[in-house]
Amino acid sequence: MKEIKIVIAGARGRMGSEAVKLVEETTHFSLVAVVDHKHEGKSLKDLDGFDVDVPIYTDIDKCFFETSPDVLIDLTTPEIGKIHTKKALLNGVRPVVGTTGFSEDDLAELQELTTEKGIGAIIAPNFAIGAILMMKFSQMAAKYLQDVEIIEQHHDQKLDAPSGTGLKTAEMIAAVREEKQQGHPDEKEILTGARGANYKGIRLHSVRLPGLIAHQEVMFGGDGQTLKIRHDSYNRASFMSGVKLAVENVMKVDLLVYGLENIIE
Ligand SMILES: NC(=O)C1=CN([C@@H]2O[C@H](COP(=O)(O)OP(=O)(O)OC[C@H]3O[C@@H](n4cnc5c(N)ncnc54)[C@H](OP(=O)(O)O)[C@@H]3O)[C@@H](O)[C@H]2O)C=CC1
Ligand SMILES: O=C(O)C1=N[C@H](C(=O)O)C[C@H](O)C1
Repeated sequence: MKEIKIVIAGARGRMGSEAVKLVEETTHFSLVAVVDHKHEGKSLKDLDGFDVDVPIYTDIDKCFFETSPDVLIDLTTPEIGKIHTKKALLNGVRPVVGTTGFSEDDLAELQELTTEKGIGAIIAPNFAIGAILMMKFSQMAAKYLQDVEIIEQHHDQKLDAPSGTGLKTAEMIAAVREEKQQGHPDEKEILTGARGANYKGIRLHSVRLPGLIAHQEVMFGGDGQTLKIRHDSYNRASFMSGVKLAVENVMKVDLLVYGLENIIE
């Protein structure tokens, strides 16, 4: 298989450090640099917990110019992830973006830029295969049970709410069901937010607690019955087979793919 040259942004983070291991363990992947907002000019091996000798750049344009990567893996923050994705496309580098917290407008803008540049990009709100199946099964169930609420649960260091997965699940369900108001037509929130966020009538509830990693339950209700579709990630390794799949596939497409469900059979 042809070697794929990779830059990782956010390599010191919870996801980024797993991605460094993945790239190092994969024979046809080669880590050429990392992008950070500190440690300019150092090597990654100078930092605690890493033994990989690649340069750290704080200037992403300079990084792309000097290392000519094929792919950027971005695992940073919503604001930075969006900037990095744009810069990757402008530099002819294919982005694989796990960073969540992008708005519909952000996605539309990135879609337009990808089409203009004619290179592949993948934005995957969740890389775990089980989570992709949870979303697909939920979309299937929504054809038969239209009343649904999403309860996503994450660690308390998460910046965005609802989670990218929660939002993507709501989008996938909304694509197959008639928009409807759920609950009693006259219901009143005594405390603001009690009924959760509202995406086209689908309620989304975000739990943030220490001890959690990434969990989601999609709960459907019908006459005298409920259906619960649940996924749990117990560690960040759970996401890495999806990152590998995304890197391999981003080399084969020339458009923006939003969600790994679009590239798994
Ligand atoms: N798609 C998926 O399957 C998954 C997606 N995620 C998403 O991935 C993202 C990262 O999550 P997680 O690893 O938990 O977060 P972390 O906070 O652990 O990691 C983010 C990293 O990005 C670094 N960073 C901040 N600003 C910059 C910058 N300007 N340039 C380069 N690096 C920067 C941070 O550095 P510092 O700490 O110094 O600020 C940190 O090392 C989140 O958006 C999360 O929602 C998470 C899990 C799975
Ligand atoms: O921040 C996280 O941890 C996660 N973020 C993604 C999301 O927002 O859906 C994916 C996963 O749930 C873990």
